[in-house]
Amino acid sequence: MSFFDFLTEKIAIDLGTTNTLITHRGKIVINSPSIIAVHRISGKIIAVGKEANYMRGKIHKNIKTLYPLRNGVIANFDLSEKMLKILIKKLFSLQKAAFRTSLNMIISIPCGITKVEMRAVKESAKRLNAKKIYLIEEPMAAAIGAGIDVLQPIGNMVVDIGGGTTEIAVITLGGIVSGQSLRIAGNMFNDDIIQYIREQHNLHIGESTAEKIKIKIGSAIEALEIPPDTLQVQGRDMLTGKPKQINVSHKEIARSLDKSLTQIENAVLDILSDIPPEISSDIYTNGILLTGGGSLLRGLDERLSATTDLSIYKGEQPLEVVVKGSEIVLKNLNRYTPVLVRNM
Ligand SMILES: Nc1ncnc2c1ncn2[C@@H]1O[C@H](COP(=O)(O)OP(=O)(O)OP(=O)(O)O)[C@@H](O)[C@H]1O
Repeated sequence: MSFFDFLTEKIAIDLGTTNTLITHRGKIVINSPSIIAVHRISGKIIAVGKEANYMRGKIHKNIKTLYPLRNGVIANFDLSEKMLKILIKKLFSLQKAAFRTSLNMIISIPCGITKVEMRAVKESAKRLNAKKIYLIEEPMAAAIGAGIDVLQPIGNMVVDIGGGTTEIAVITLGGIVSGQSLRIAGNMFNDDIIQYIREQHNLHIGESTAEKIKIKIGSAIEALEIPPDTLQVQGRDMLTGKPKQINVSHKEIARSLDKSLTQIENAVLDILSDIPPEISSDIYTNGILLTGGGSLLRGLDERLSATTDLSIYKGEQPLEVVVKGSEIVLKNLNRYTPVLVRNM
């Protein structure tokens, strides 16, 4: 390690639609919801991350909660920079690493974002004082984070279901042979649940409640081996306007998510039908890596396996694989140069 390397701090950032994770010196130091609470009139930032998340749906007219990212890409650059600035500052104070001459960053991006969007991410990182900025596509980072040796001449398929996007990619020799970024993921699942409860139970529920339902009893199939108990759900009766409570089962949630899950499955099947036969044969042998927060949905592996006739394996800590993979690349740049996004 050179003297300059010693003075350089390296951080990996997974700037996700739902969660932002940042690693430093080999560990995840920041794991924060990608949300910010702002005063409507002064524009002053009131809270970032977990604190802002608690305020979601319960704010008054002078405060608004905002997501700087939508569908995996930055929707509001000013806010996303402010959020990252605060999180990076927090990271260095937590790590007691105030002295640094230069900052190198790797940032994961959805596959298929435009060159303009990529340049905008880099410009944003520059404004955060990053000297060297590397970009990596999320499914590539997820595969590396899950322990796949992506540089080998072996085909691997990754389905990474996040909050804003589902990234589907077939990887070999450090490159993506075929990939797609679908705007159907965890946030859409929440919308599906809200719509189902409204239509079937005449009950209006908020986003946080839908998220709670998804996590507590959410399922991709009706026939679960160990089904969760029915959940009591409170909201506003659409007919009387009064607060009301209903019971919801995992079967209902499976029905509400069916359309979105079918769209994800169709995209997986499209990609499978479009790859060279040698790679198909590898995927037949290796199965599909299912990861991202959305992979935690009960029965999703079973459902995807039934649709594709392939084995599905889930890595550990699916919410962390992207940032872990990015960190591995940043630490071993010589080895992993082929996986970085180039030509911007
Ligand atoms: N137990 C669970 N069951 C179902 N979904 C879950 C569970 N835990 C988390 N999720 C969902 O995972 C999603 C977040 O996943 P992740 O952090 O991988 O996405 P992200 O990186 O923020 O989004 P993106 O990659 O789209 O920008 C959220 O929609 C969240 O509701």
